[in-house]
Amino acid sequence: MTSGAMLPGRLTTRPSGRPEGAAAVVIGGGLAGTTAALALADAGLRVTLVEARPRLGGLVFSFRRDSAAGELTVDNGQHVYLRCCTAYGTHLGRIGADGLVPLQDRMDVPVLDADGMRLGRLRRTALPVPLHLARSLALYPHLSPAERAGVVRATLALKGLDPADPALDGVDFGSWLRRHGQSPRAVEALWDLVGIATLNATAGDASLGLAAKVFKTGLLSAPGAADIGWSRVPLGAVHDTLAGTALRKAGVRISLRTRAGAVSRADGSWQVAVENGPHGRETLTADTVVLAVPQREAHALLPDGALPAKDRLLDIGTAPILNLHVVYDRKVLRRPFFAAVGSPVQWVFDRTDASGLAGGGQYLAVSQSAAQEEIDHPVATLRARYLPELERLLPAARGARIRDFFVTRERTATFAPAPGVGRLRPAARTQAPGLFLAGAWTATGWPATMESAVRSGTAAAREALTELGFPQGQLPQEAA
Ligand SMILES: Cc1cc2nc3c(=O)[nH]c(=O)nc-3n(C[C@H](O)[C@H](O)[C@H](O)COP(=O)(O)OP(=O)(O)OC[C@H]3O[C@@H](n4cnc5c(N)ncnc54)[C@H](O)[C@@H]3O)c2cc1C
Repeated sequence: MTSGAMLPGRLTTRPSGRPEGAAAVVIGGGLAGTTAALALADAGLRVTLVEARPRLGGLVFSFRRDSAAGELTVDNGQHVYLRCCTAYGTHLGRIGADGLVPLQDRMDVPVLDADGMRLGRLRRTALPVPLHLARSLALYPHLSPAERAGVVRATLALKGLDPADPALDGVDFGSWLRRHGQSPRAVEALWDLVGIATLNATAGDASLGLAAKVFKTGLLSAPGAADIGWSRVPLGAVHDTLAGTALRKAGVRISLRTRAGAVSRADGSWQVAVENGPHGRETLTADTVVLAVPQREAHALLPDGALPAKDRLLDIGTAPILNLHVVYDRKVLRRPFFAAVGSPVQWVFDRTDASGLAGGGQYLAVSQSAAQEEIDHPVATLRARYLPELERLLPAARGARIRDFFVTRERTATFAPAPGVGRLRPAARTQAPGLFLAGAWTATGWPATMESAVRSGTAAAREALTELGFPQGQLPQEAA
């Protein structure tokens, strides 16, 4: 079926000078798109959100699995955030998810060394920065006293860096750490422990600018900045169900299973050609379009001339994340999560309650970032490698029966935070009036996180509303 323009896209101007009745189409229902759509609808625009998949949330989603262990609700991958992710925190409040994704009272990360079976804690105190970590570092058993002193010196050097300095973008973090006296052990047991999970790259593969952003913001901006939060319910309950409810309440028309195929300009409006299986094709007309899709899709949809060097988007690489899901017949882990060193295992989370596991036992999700080497390994190979590792780390797992083992693979989980990526990331505003970009991969200054996605959605909405003539005071607030 082909229908004509659905949205008249007529602008009228109030005596206040604020236009109302403008129509916006947001393409992509991930966190960037849902944030942008909410902000535009809150400002009074008539918003249509089109999403190719049958659900909202993009890379943050859950699915049902009928398994040997019964029916489970599974997240595609463990997602955590930090207290310094203020935009994401605000977004959770806006969609009514307060309390479902709580933060620790105080950062406390158990770090288990598989070789010596020693438990360390990265735990902050209430002291001001940087003393809040001093005690924890002084007692951290996975580094020698000399390595700990070296970490302090490197941290002070990091403090002096400006993450937005373009010169840092071209340098890799690993070389910088080496130049600042960090041993391979210090890189493994501290810098990469945090960096791989937040950047989705090892230090050697990460831009110094992005690494400086992560470590300065997380560890040096405020004592509580690195307090960790994660969802106690399935991700889909937050970023699909609750986000959908908030969008509908705000008046957003949501079109799921609807793929945008082309964006073009005609008769002073934007035309978005969309295809929705059973309903066929239609063309949406809008004053404002936000492309909140991954960089490759954005490249395909952007009309010529909208970006000065559109092909540079194709140079932004991607990086995979692998999650191994293990259901034991008994409780093998007492803590909600831990990180490991001296083992291929990176971070392990207890997902028992959120998954709805019935019949006893415990469900652990093993989250493996920067998983280029293993992302395509067969399940049997991963099982043979990781189950013994978990037994090494968790003595209680040694006699346990495995009720279920499965794998989720996200091959393009994030953009690759490689040196030089900063100059490839475009801002929200394009050269085409009324056409804006959003997505974790755009120029937010943050690595590919939920925080970056939400910030990008807000930035795109701010730019769009500014262009439509909304006064500064009525724009969505940027996060601090
Ligand atoms: C396994 C995994 C673990 C992660 N862990 C963390 C973590 O712990 N903490 C953290 O902060 N971040 C984490 N991330 C990263 C985070 O999930 C992403 O950075 C963020 O969700 C990206 O949001 P987005 O809206 O920019 O993009 P996406 O989520 O990719 O959304 C883009 C949407 O556009 C849709 N789309 C594409 N093309 C079209 C089209 N032509 N028409 C219509 N719709 C289209 C897609 O279907 C998709 O829904 C993780 C990611 C993965 C995969």
